[in-house]
Parts: sequence; structure tokens; C-alpha cells
Amino acid sequence: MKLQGTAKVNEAGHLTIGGCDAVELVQKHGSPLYVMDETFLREKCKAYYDAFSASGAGEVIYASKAFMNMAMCRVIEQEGLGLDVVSGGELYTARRAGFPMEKVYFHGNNKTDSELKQAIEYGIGHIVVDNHYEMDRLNALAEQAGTTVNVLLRITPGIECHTHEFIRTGQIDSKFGFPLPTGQAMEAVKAVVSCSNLKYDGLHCHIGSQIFELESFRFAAEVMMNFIEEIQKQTGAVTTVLNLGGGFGIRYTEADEPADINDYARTVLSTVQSEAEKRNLTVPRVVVEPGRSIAGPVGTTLYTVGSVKEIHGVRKYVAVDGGMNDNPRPALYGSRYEAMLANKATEANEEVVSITGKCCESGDMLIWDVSLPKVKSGDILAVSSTGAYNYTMSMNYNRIGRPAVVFVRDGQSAVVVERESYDDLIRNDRIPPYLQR
Ligand SMILES: Cc1ncc(COP(=O)(O)O)c(C=O)c1O
Ligand SMILES: N[C@@H](CCCC[NH3+])C(=O)O
Repeated sequence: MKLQGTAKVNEAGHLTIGGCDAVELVQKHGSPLYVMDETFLREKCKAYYDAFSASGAGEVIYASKAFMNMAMCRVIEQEGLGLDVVSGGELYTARRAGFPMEKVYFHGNNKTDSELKQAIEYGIGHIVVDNHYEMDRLNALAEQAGTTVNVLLRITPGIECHTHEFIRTGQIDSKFGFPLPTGQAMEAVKAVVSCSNLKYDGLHCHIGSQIFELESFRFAAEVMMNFIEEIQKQTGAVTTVLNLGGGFGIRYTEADEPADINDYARTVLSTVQSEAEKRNLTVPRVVVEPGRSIAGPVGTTLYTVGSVKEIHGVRKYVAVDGGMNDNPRPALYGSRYEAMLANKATEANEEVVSITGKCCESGDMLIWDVSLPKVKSGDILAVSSTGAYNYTMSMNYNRIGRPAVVFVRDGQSAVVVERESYDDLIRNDRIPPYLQR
């Protein structure tokens, strides 16, 4: 496993993150445990801020679907980033954390009326309109509330990029947005500019996630700038915001080679700038929505090894006290992760084993064929790059409670999400009167 951020190995031969010994973290907070390296997290935010926002040309809004809780909202706010939310729940969390609502963008392909009302009531910065049904509802709700809502339109530009099929969202056969190549996107712009209570600020597109080729982002920016010119010609509407979504890839294993955030910023900002000059357009403010590339590398999950089972001549299964419940990505997408034994960080790898979870499901595999030192029950396994789309996609299958989340920094650990207890698991259960004893 590659050590990232503040991760080191101490004299005891243990993995440390944020100056905290991983073995002691498990003793103190229990296992499994999501550990977020706060210093590294802030570095990621700063890198984005410096690359996009410092010049005034861009704006970075963190995609909270990757990893969200109230403490995370505080860090994002302190680092000067905005927030992308995609549900009433994410919006509520941001609000309860006191996040500035004018810096929030609300996404989603099927926002409910109550979510739209909530967004209007909170006075959020922008709603990214996905479809005509939403546009009509939002306009009516804004009118009822006696207000005007700033909107972007979500466009599907028709770009296919190299990533897993299920996380590719820019292609035209997609549930998201108004398709550009079919002419429906232009119809949507014409419709929105005639809505009395919606203010058209600009466009949004998101071409997918875990993307490494900067060329895909450059191409998306070019296609969108071409569309912006068409909009101006056909409607006279000026596009002041161009949100190019998230999607910047990260390193999970040595097979992944992410680009540099500064190169990413240069690519999109310079494309937008030069396309605007070429077409004689006002340069729109470029918004990006990174999720994975802010939270992903920052997280490590610690597990305790339980049963170690060797199927002679076939495979050695190392079972940990978590699994697909806290990280469904390997089961969903076939995602690969790296791991190490946090309590044997200086020992040489000796065997190839497969890491399985504790769920009643054969597909509950975390890592197939990983090299580790000799593994024993009681060892602490660390899996890296689990900060994004792990906690937020976790589940209670088999009535397994979600692990706690801690922020670590300068030798201190702070719980930011408590471990779910058995009582948490039955909190919403009700026994109706006819079943009462
Ligand atoms: C609209 C939108 N914005 C931003 C993101 C964040 O993407 P990523 O985590 O790949 O940066 C996503 C998720 O893919 C998304 O759907
Ligand atoms: N949840 C996905 C990415 C989808 C992002 C949301 N548009 C993942 O874990 O990789």
C-alpha cells in the first residue's frame, strides 16, 4: 500500500496517520474504523482552491455525495469551497452545519417538490435543473414563494470517456440532463429564459467519474463553449456560469495514474478562456465539482482480522470485521484497493491472500489476491483511498452497524460520526398494536 498524506510508519512498526498510531486508534475507537487524514484533506482543498479559485476565474464546489457529515461541511467551508448537494438530506446536513447557503448548488434528476421547497426556503445559491418537469415545478414553487431562483441547466453533451460503464454519465443515453446533440438542450434554454421566476445563469455538465484523461475535460469545455455561443446567437441569453462537474481520477492502486490538479485547472480554464475569445463571448465563471479527488485519498479504513481460512491448493480467505457494508465499491464496480497490515508495517510481504467481509454474501470480497506479511487473527488491516463513496454508500445489510468516522490531525483523533449501535439499528422499527404482546 502506498503511504499517502501524513501516513508514516513509527518505531513500533505500526502505520500512523495524522500522527496517530493505527493500532491505538482501533483500541480507542473500535473496529472497523474510517480514518480521515484532516491535514491531507485540507491540502487537497487548498490545491483545488489555489488552482481554480485564487485567480477569480473559477470556483470549486465539493461534491458532498463522496463523503459528507457536519464536520466535513465545516472543513469545506473553512477552506473556502462551495458545496454540491444532490438530495434534501445532504442539503439539510449542510444547513445544520451552518454552511453558507449561497455557496450551495443543488443537483438531482428527480428532485421532489419538498426538496425544491426546502432549497427555496433555505435560499440556496443555485439549482441545477435536470428536466422540464422540474423546471415547471420549480418556477411555480418560486412564484408561490414570491422569489426568483438562480438556475443552471444540466446538459448531457454526448461525450463518452474511459471509465466504468455505471459511473459514466455524460453520454447521451443517460438519465441525467437535457441531451445536447438532439436539440433538446437548446429547447430547454429557450424554455428556461421564458420562466418568470427562474434566472438563467448557465450550464452544467458532468462527463463521468474517475477520469484520468485531461483531454476528456478539455473536449467537454469546448463542446459546452460551442453551445454557449449557439445559445447567445439564438436567444441572446448570456451564460455567466459554466459548471464542468467533477470526475477527476485518483490513485487506488499502482495501475492508476492521476494527472496533476494544476494541469487539470490549466486545461479547463485555458480552454474556456480561449474558446470565449475565439467566439467573442463573455468568459463564464468555471465551476468544478470534485468529490472523489478531495475525499478519496484522505480516507483509510482499519479492520480487525478474524477468521483466516485456507482452502488447500485454492486460496486463503482473510475475513475482516467489515466488508461490503462499509465499502460496497468492489462488489458494485469490481474496484481494486491496496492494503497493508497496520501492526506489521515493516514486515515483508509473505503470502497472497484474499480479503473478505463478514456479510452473508459470497460477493462480499474487499480485495482479491493481495500480498501481505503472514496474516494472523487479531491483525489490523488498513485499506487505503477509502475516503470517497465508502461511508456515503455504506449500508446496514445483515443489521451490521456503520463504523465510526474519525478525523486525525497532529496526533489527535476526533470522532466526527459515531459508530451505529444496535439501538440505532432498531430506532425506526415499530411493532404495530396487533403484534403487541
Ligand atoms: C453531477 C456530479 N458532480 C460531481 C460529481 C463528483 O464526481 P467525482 O467524485 O468523480 O469528482 C458527480 C459524481 O460523479 C456528479 O454526478
Ligand atoms: N459512486 C461512484 C461514483 C458515482 C458518482 C456520482 N455521480 C463510485 O463509487 O465510484
